[in-house]
Amino acid sequence: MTSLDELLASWNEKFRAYEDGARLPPHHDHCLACGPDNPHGHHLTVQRRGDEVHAVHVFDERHVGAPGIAHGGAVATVLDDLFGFLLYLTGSPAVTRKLEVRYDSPVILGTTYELAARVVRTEGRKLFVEADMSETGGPTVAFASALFLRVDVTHFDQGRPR
Ligand SMILES: CCCCC/C=C\C/C=C\C/C=C\C/C=C\CCCC(=O)SCCNC(=O)CCNC(=O)[C@H](O)C(C)(C)COP(=O)(O)OP(=O)(O)OC[C@H]1O[C@@H](n2cnc3c(N)ncnc32)[C@H](O)[C@@H]1OP(=O)(O)O
Repeated sequence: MTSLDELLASWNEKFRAYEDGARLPPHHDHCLACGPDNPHGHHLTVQRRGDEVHAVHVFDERHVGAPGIAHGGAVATVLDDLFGFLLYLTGSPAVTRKLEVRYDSPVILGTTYELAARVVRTEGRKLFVEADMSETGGPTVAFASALFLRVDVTHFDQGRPR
């Protein structure tokens, strides 16, 4: 797995201008939601679309809650991580301080959903963000709002092995 030092170095390079429509890089290879090398993960792929980030996602049996239905925690994971892609557009690292998810309808395994997230307001270190999820052209099945707080890179030193 990539060391924290390598990750910090690569992270700096990830904060650059991305063209509209560009695919945004995963947070790191083993990120639970977007890491391509995490066998338990969601393998979320995310694009910039204007000031928003978008993803198309299908939950599978690894993320089951009630039979046939995605676990609410899995849905929250994906929505939270999608917010983490807005940071590429805002240009600085931040972490979730508060996350609220509204589950409007069951999220069905094997069904394709579209997700979009946006920054609705910033106040100093605070980023207020929102995201929604639906089948194409359908009603919202889940809606999330969150407060992210900008942090210095030293925040991530707390994850070093003890
Ligand atoms: C450039 C290099 C970056 C290096 C990165 C390298 C590796 C990492 C790689 C990838 C990971 C990075 C990003 C991933 C992105 C997305 C993944 C999804 C997101 C996550 O998975 S992320 C994990 C879960 N997350 C946490 O692990 C946070 C744990 N937590 C803390 O570490 C602290 O909690 C902290 C630092 C967040 C804040 O601590 P703090 O002491 O600095 O700030 P404090 O609490 O004082 O709040 C400040 C102001 O917010 C107001 N405030 C607070 N709560 C409020 C509320 N509920 N409503 C309204 N206002 C509120 C206060 O009232 C005050 O307001 P005011 O300043 O106006 O008084």
